[in-house]
Amino acid sequence: MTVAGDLPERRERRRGGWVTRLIANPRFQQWASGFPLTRGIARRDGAEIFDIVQGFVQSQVLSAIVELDLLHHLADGPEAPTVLARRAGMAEDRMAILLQAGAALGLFKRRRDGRFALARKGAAILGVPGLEAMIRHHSAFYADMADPVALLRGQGDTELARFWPYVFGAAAEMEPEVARRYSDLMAQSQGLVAQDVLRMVPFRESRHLLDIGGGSGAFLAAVAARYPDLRLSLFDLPEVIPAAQGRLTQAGLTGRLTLFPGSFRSDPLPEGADTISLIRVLYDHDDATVTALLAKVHAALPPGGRLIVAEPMAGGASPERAGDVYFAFYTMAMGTGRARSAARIAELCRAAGFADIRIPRSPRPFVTSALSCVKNG
Ligand SMILES: CC(C)=CCC/C(C)=C/CC/C(C)=C/C=C/C(C)=C/C=C/C=C(C)/C=C/C=C(C)/C=C/C=C(C)/C=C/CC(C)(C)O
Ligand SMILES: C[S@@+](CC[C@H](N)C(=O)[O-])C[C@H]1O[C@@H](n2cnc3c(N)ncnc32)[C@H](O)[C@@H]1O
Repeated sequence: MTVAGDLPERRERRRGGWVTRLIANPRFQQWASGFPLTRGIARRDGAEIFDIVQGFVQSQVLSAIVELDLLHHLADGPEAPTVLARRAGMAEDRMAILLQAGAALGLFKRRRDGRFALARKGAAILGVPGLEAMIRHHSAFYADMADPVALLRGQGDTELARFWPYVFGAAAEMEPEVARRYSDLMAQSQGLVAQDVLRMVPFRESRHLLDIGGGSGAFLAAVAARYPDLRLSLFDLPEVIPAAQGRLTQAGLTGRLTLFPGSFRSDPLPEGADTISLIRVLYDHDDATVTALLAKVHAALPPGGRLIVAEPMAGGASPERAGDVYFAFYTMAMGTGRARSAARIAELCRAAGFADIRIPRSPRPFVTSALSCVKNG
């Protein structure tokens, strides 16, 4: 049917609409779930939808497992629900439910004798530096996600906004002890980030690397270990510098290193480095702050100097689970930043004067993606 004044896009939407209406029809669903050529798709879709529906229960089961230290207890060997229940101060039948849930999630293995052992994925969690601490701090994120519509509407304060005070320029009021705790959480999770950045970005041609927002220096330490001739500089808020000094001194890097306390909002960036890195920095900030920071980075680099940006990124034209679900809502709850796609970061870098933009394929987008670009010579 053609309707006078009908817009082509409206016609296209209606054409697409019949497929949607068919799939949303319970009678079609019943038929498709039995018909040999469609039942595989229907069942798979059903299971995947259910996984989304119960996602929050899965992560809360994981949270209980971490809170009760079950991964560590089972790392010593298989254990019976009775023993673990007594340890956790709960009824045996409740502990059995938790263990069974952990086994269903592939974290534990249920043995014939009724005891539970750690499965491969449960053991792997123990080996990921900082992952348990990250899971523990999710109590704040979980509280913010309790009313997702209120979060989307920007109503009310969020727990995560209080969790990372440095982002809000509250560093001046931050106790050194508190600053150390945040830096530790970031530093622990830096292990995997550094591994993946080093896989994606070669530093062979760099002579001097300045890591801006470098935290307690975990990234610099990892790069330094791989590139022994590289000079190192780190720029971060004054409260964070003592942690960097401690770590990098312990790593024996003082001879190759300069530490710069300061804020990239108000202070000039140090010059002299031919490579600057921004690791998990941009996604904490809004576009205006990022634009100003990239302009400062551009000014601080010599012609031909290189910028490396690494952080979890959104998928842009191809939506991506870690970037567009977890990190998009995480940064929304923090209130100041956003997860950006590599294409958007590239656009901001181009606007700051950078060229030769490269976006390597990330092996683990949930850990980090990366982008490099060059100041025109
Ligand atoms: C030996 C035999 C018999 C068989 C061997 C079989 C075999 C090859 C097994 C391999 C097992 C193995 C080694 C597995 C390894 C698994 C790994 C490395 C898993 C890693 C998982 C990492 C995860 C889940 C990382 C999660 C990271 C998160 C949640 C990060 C969150 C970061 C946040 C919130 C940052 C916030 C910063 C802010 C505030 C936005 O700036
Ligand atoms: C998410 S952490 C990332 C730390 C480290 N690059 C990493 O990946 O582990 C962000 C870092 O940016 C620093 N930062 C935030 N605002 C800053 C500012 N205005 N000037 C300098 N550093 C800042 C924080 O202190 C923190 O160390």
